[in-house]
Amino acid sequence: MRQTSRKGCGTMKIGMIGLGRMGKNMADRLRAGGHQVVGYDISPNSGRDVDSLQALVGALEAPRAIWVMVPAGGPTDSTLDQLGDLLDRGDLVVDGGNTRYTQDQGHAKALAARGIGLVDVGTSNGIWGRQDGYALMVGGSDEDVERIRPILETLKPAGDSGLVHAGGTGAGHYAKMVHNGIEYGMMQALAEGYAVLEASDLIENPDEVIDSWRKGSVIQSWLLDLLAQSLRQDPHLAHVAGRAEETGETKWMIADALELGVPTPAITTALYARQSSQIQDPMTMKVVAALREAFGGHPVQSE
Ligand SMILES: O=C(CO)[C@H](O)[C@H](O)COP(=O)(O)O
Repeated sequence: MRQTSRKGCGTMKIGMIGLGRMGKNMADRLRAGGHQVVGYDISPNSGRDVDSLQALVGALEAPRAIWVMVPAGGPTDSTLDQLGDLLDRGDLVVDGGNTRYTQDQGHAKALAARGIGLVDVGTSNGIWGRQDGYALMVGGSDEDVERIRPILETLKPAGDSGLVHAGGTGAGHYAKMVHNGIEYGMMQALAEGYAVLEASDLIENPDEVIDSWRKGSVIQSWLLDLLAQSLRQDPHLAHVAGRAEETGETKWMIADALELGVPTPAITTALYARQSSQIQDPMTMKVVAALREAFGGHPVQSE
């Protein structure tokens, strides 16, 4: 749709709510880029500049821009509600967290009723973003997005890529949701491939095979580099339990894909693998084992 690539847009003063792993690093990157950032977090040990939302709003001049980087769901809902009460007409809120895109419309409507704008931004690159920049997927009106362009230009990675205005309200979080679905599928493929290499008697050095693919191979990628790095430290990953959490976005993507009639078997399998990893001694497999025993006399393993 709209590709954004303009540079050299000056600096801004902005509020940052949420100074955890993401918000703190983003504030640091913005300050290093010459912006003025006033940081607030509920934790007194966060390195915050002000100790309340009221103080944050008071420290910014109208028309204000405030970036919200708190966990999706309740914490984001509550923060946006409070900002709705505190901010003035013409102010702008940016939700940079992993909010479900279907929630953005409600947030935008409630804020718009008070004359406050909302831009939703999907943000990737985790703990590496401070140094390398964040891929930013942006949703909202052209006018609101333009207002925070200096911030977006500083947060994005150097070069032409890493920033897209994907559409109206919710489009940024929608793009990020799909990004995370792809992330699941890619990680699962790497994981399954490595598990087979490690299980085979023929392969003497599975970690070195992975390492060798980092250059000149079709599957070279940052995730492969990260896997090679982890295996270099611990080829059997003995320090890591074989369980992985999932925090929602891929589940939402699959639900939307089902509605759209778009099959997503690779990504869905990756989600199932993570969910299964969380369940010890699953009831589903108890039932399967019990039925095998019942119809075929196949022995079951006891607890
Ligand atoms: O957005 C991200 C990376 O792109 C976050 O790391 C996200 O939390 C990953 O999702 P999950 O917790 O479900 O693995």
